[in-house]
Amino acid sequence: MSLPSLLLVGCGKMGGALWQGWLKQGLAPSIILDRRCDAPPAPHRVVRTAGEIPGDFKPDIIILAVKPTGMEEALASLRPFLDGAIVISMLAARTVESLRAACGEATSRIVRAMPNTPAAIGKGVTGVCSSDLDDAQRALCTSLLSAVGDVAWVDNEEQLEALTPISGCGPAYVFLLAELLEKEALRVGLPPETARLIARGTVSGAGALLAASDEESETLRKNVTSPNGVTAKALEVLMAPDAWPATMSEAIDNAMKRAREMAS
Ligand SMILES: NC(=O)C1=CN([C@@H]2O[C@H](COP(=O)(O)OP(=O)(O)OC[C@H]3O[C@@H](n4cnc5c(N)ncnc54)[C@H](O)[C@@H]3O)[C@@H](O)[C@H]2O)C=CC1
Ligand SMILES: O=C(O)[C@@H]1CCC=N1
Repeated sequence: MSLPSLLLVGCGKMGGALWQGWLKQGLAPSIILDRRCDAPPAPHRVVRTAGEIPGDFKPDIIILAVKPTGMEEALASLRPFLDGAIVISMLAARTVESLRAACGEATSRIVRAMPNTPAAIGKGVTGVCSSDLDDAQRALCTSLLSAVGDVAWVDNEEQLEALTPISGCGPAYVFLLAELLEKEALRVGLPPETARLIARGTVSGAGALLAASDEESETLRKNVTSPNGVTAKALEVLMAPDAWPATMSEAIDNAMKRAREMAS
């Protein structure tokens, strides 16, 4: 797929992950706009202010990946480029209504997406919704986002907000698990290099098995858990009703509460 006119606005942790993933697929944004991006210049052009974007540049798609608090300022600076463009916002807690307001009079089509950082290696999951697109535009967005992983179109913003603490934030929970396993490996006396190797290898190996398997995650868990064996004793603690099942729900609710605060 060629992407003749893609403008990536914000090339930090998330925008940078998308950019890396796209580059690996041979997709180059035409222009990256970031105040402090250290991305190497070729094959795209890197600019630090919207004023440096050539006036005749007509982006088909603008990927917005600045912090949610930077939305108004970023879109205000992009006014000359918004007309007719599809604006895909990766911002948490910024509604279509607020995005449209920040676009002013421009005839942009607004898409809300929630990617995650495994996009950097083509293993992302992106939730996406829009009521502004025709079939061809929707297919264009799908092909762009599916270049960096799986894409899940959802019906409305409520569903996008519901998936944010699961998939947008989710990699953090998995990395926390790797951190905690490594700490435990150290605590039980393993040397640091071994602790790191076995913790990371376990999390990434389990993830790879999950990705490669048609089995339910519950089945894969049960496959590890010999009746009355060692794993069962660990899961007795982790799966107690007030342990992971409860704290995961509490964590997701807390994240959603924060998203609502940020949106208001
Ligand atoms: N980090 C993550 O895992 C995820 C982040 N997001 C969303 O992605 C967005 C970006 O988050 P991060 O990448 O973590 O933040 P970040 O702070 O790493 O990146 C933001 C980038 O935007 C640039 N920037 C900000 N305002 C600008 C402007 N007016 N003009 C040019 N460049 C500007 C900054 O220099 C920075 O490099 C947020 O809205 C967040 O909600 C969504 C899903 C996952
Ligand atoms: O923590 C955040 O607000 C963003 C949204 C999803 C992942 N990072």
